[in-house]
Amino acid sequence: MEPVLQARSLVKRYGRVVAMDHADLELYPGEILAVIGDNGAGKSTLIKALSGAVIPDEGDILLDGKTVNFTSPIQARDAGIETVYQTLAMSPALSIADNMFMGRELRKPGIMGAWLRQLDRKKMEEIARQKLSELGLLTIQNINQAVETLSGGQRQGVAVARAATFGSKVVIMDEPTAALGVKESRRVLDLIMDVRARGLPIVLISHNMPHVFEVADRIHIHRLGRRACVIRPSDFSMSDAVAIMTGAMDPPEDLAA
Ligand SMILES: Nc1ncnc2c1ncn2[C@@H]1O[C@H](COP(=O)(O)OP(=O)(O)OP(=O)(O)O)[C@@H](O)[C@H]1O
Repeated sequence: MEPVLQARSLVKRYGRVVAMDHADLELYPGEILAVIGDNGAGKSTLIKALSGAVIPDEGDILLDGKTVNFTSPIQARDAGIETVYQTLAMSPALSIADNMFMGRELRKPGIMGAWLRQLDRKKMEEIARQKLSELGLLTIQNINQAVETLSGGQRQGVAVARAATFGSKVVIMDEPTAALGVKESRRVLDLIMDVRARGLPIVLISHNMPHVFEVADRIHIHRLGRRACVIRPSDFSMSDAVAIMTGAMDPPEDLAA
């Protein structure tokens, strides 16, 4: 099977700091690939390179087997890679529907849209409502509610729904449960599994081992700017994964990258 998204030997230097040191990654169709690593291991830099926010100094990124050279996040987005950042990139005062369509607003059909540039609010609200309900986020009743009035988990839900709506190839999530309580994390984990069930592969960056072990199909362990190995959660314990991550344990020879 060909990876949907692949990084080959990516290098990124910031002065003397090597944030990526020949980093590889493969994401296969329909899977949740967790990326774990110690602070400063280079996870964010790798993910930013995949989502167009960082331009690598060396190496290749392939989407569906074809090399891509993203120079901005918009290009990655247009290619079908949606990223849910830790900061969520939302406008709190705007509504759920406005936030879902931010940057890709729908215009009214015909002259009203093309010439007068009028937005098709009704259509956007309808799609937003449909997407939220498809993902089981019906607790959010009012699509016109300002995002700032939502709980942390609901906001995360809207961000995931947005990514799932527009991501045609890949969804990347950076610490989606970091700021959430137990109940809200549960909902977001369920949501992540729903997105996978709908056929979209996911790259999930997380420090939360129980969450990673619960939802990931494979776990990419990043260390010192590169992939140390990839494990299956069923074959290893959480403490093994942490030991490999910190360097206390060598990655298994047959799995080492
Ligand atoms: N814009 C930048 N300028 C200078 N150094 C940077 C920059 N971005 C990242 N680095 C450095 O590159 C290394 C990798 O950072 P990165 O943020 O990718 O790690 P991380 O694994 O995501 O860490 P964390 O888990 O703490 O978020 C670190 O030493 C960091 O200080």
